[in-house]
Amino acid sequence: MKNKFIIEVFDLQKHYGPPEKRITAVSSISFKIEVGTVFGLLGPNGAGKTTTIKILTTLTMPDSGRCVIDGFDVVNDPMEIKRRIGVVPQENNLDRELTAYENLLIYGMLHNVKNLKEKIEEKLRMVGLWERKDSLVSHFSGGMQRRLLFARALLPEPSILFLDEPTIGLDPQIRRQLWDVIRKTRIDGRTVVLTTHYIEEAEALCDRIGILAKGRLIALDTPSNLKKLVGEYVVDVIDDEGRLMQYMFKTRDEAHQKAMELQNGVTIRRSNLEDVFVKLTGGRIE
Ligand SMILES: Nc1ncnc2c1ncn2[C@@H]1O[C@H](COP(=O)(O)OP(=O)(O)OP(=O)(O)O)[C@@H](O)[C@H]1O
Repeated sequence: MKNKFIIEVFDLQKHYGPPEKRITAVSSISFKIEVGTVFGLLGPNGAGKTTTIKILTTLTMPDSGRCVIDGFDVVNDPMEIKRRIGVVPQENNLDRELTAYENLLIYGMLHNVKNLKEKIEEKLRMVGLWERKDSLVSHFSGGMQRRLLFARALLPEPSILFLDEPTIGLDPQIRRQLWDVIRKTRIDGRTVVLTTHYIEEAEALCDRIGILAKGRLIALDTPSNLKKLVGEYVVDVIDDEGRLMQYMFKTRDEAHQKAMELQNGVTIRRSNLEDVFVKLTGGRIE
């Protein structure tokens, strides 16, 4: 029977710098990703998200541990891995002096994509850039350039797509347009792995989320189970010294009971992944 986990990570570790100034970027993390799902790594800047993605996409070597993608080890079989993955990196590495079409044409030729012209049209239509195919990338907005990076990564039809902070720095409306593009990339059973420090992004897109803090995977589950872990209802209240106090409860009735006790300036709301992060680490994501 075919393994339902397309990605398996075992006890992964990565440090940077000399021994006397060692920075731990990833500390003994393990997780598995089911084929055809969207998996998110959520955490603040410096949590180790990019390092994990770089290891999985063969751009950097782990110090120890193992990553297996579709049966191939990232250290021993990087070429097999590269054949199966598409990557949208955090930094924009499009050629700004070429048109959208030319960017895809060159990339497609380098990656030996069959039926290239049809594929380019299909992908540019998918991301809503076909009408702008002959425009220079330097004339594109940030959101359009991100969409072109998606189209480029999808050109060789990878079975896994890696997105490192896919909507970083974009305004909320443009971010939502990109979410629609990401949802479309799931068709044909493609697996998507993304990193983000935006709570709403993780909630909107991911089937399962791993929460990373200081290189450690501190929780891993579906968004709704993660929220159940801390309680689905939150009572927010500002105390006499102006501090925000939060109480988490399993049921609305329990939250209501607390709100009645506290009386003034109280709000009851559903919990979110930020609450989960606060509860588990004492810090905030954004
Ligand atoms: N090339 C490098 N040399 C030294 N330290 C590094 C290097 N790359 C990352 N780090 C450090 O490793 C830790 C994890 O960084 P990483 O970029 O993986 O985190 P991140 O969660 O992706 O954050 P960001 O969203 O800011 O990229 C941080 O402390 C970072 O400063």
